[in-house]
Amino acid sequence: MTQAPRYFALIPAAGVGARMGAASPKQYMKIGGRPMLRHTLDAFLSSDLVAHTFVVVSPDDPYIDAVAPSHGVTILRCGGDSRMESVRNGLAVLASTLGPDDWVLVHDAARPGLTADLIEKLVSAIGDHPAGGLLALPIVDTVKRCIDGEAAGTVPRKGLWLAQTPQMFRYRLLSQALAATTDPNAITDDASAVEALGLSPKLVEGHPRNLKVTLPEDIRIAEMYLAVSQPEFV
Ligand SMILES: Nc1ccn([C@@H]2O[C@H](COP(=O)(O)OP(=O)(O)OP(=O)(O)O)[C@@H](O)[C@H]2O)c(=O)n1
Ligand SMILES: C[C@](O)(CO)[C@H](O)COP(=O)(O)O
Repeated sequence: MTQAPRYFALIPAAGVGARMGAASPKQYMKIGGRPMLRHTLDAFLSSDLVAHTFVVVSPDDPYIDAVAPSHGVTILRCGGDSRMESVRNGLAVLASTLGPDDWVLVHDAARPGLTADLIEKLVSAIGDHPAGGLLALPIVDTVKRCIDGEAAGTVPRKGLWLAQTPQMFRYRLLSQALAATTDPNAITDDASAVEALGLSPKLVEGHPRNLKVTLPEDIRIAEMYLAVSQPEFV
């Protein structure tokens, strides 16, 4: 008898938010009155598909205990110097908890606009795809290459997508892909590590509300999306 697939969330939340330039790491900044990371965790807690959520923070993180709910979330204090190392360390800690065929949905703490509907859309579109997949958005603007503040060329946008998260892979594949990565700073998302193995993760159209909060001006945009509880895209 085949077992039903199990889905786990892994949220890297060990960044410092240098581009946000705030006094504390951006994942703890308030958005609509609540810490950004709490919105992110709640998206997974509200999904019936997700068996459990793990959040990776820095070993000396002083904020997480006040933010994570007491049920449904396990805190892993094993964050690394880059996003990739934080994910890799989290996967290593989970080696005896997850099976090789379990699915891991890696999602940035800094994307608080995720919804249970988007999680379901991703999981159902990926199905049993051997290379896993990710939410992403097709580029709609004209793309320029910038050199010294001037347009040095126009890059055809056909076929270009912006990667979002969650990015979901079976535990064994993602672990193998990240173990094979030698330069942690060269890999800015999980899918690139899988692509480097010669595989092609599936792209599933996400939504602008799932933006990554990176710069100060992103806070207001995220607040606007979070004020809309039932988006129109499903
Ligand atoms: N060493 C790191 C760096 C990043 N992240 C996480 O990876 C996600 C995406 O990274 P990004 O938006 O770049 O966050 P920061 O690294 O915090 O931001 P910045 O690059 O501006 O410093 C975030 O949830 C961040 O907390 C992490 O877990 N460990
Ligand atoms: C994974 C990611 O969200 C995909 O867009 C993104 O690459 C992570 O942020 P970073 O600034 O590149 O670390």
